[in-house]
Amino acid sequence: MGRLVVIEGLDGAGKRTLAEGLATELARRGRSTTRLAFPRYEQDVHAALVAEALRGGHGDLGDSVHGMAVLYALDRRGAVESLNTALAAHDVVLLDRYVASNAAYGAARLHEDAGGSFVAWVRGLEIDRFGLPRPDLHLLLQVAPEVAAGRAEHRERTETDRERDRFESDDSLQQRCRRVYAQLAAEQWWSPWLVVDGGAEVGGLGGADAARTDLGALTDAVLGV
Ligand SMILES: Nc1ncnc2c1ncn2[C@@H]1O[C@H](COP(=O)(O)OP(=O)(O)OP(=O)(O)O)[C@@H](O)[C@H]1O
Ligand SMILES: Cc1cn([C@H]2C[C@H](O)[C@@H](COP(=O)(O)O)O2)c(=O)[nH]c1=O
Repeated sequence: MGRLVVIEGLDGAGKRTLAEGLATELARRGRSTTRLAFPRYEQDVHAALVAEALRGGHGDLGDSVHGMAVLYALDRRGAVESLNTALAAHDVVLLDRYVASNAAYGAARLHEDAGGSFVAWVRGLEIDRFGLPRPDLHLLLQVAPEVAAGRAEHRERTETDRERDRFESDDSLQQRCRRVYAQLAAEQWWSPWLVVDGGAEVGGLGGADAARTDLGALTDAVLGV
């Protein structure tokens, strides 16, 4: 059985970039890896509805914290079989966002903390009821919200179809979300968490010796060695 490893963090924190770096390092070590990102916008109708609601579609759907969270959760529920198949076939299944995103963003939207009723509700829905596979490790890519916002802006400028949505443009939400993520990590919510400093510039992930060492240590953690 492969290891299920989740990368979590704010919008624009650099999760996809870290996933690419880890996948490259895992391949260099001869480990088979597959990657998946939630929401699965191109594959699941619930995720497509999420994307539309985040851009103002479907009336007041985007205003409903629980309504949006159910859509994110149904997208993941539809992925359970393929996740289990991937875990049987690969050494590492690397996820860009998972259940903890729902917990962190929903709690932040409701101005709750990780000990509040929203996070407990997400656990009841996705873990107890939908039976989503438990991660072996969460990596929390921690960056200051201003840094994440700057990176999201950079991505908006340099990539097509990456305009920031209503969550990404909400600085105060991102601040609260960072706090809830830190609390989830501190209590090792659902499974082990490792906090990764994502503040270093990207040149590092690809080139500098020091950063390569960090990526090496992170890859060890991903593999559980
Ligand atoms: N360490 C870094 N230093 C500088 N720029 C970075 C770094 N990591 C990522 N970036 C850049 O920041 C932007 C956002 O990165 P990325 O897409 O990896 O973030 P993300 O967390 O996956 O975003 P989202 O959650 O919104 O999909 C991209 O333009 C990327 O090239
Ligand atoms: C998976 C998931 C995501 N969210 C939030 C986090 C982001 O602000 C948006 C979209 O995600 P993306 O990585 O920018 O594509 O949705 C959430 O609230 N709940 C979730 O389960």
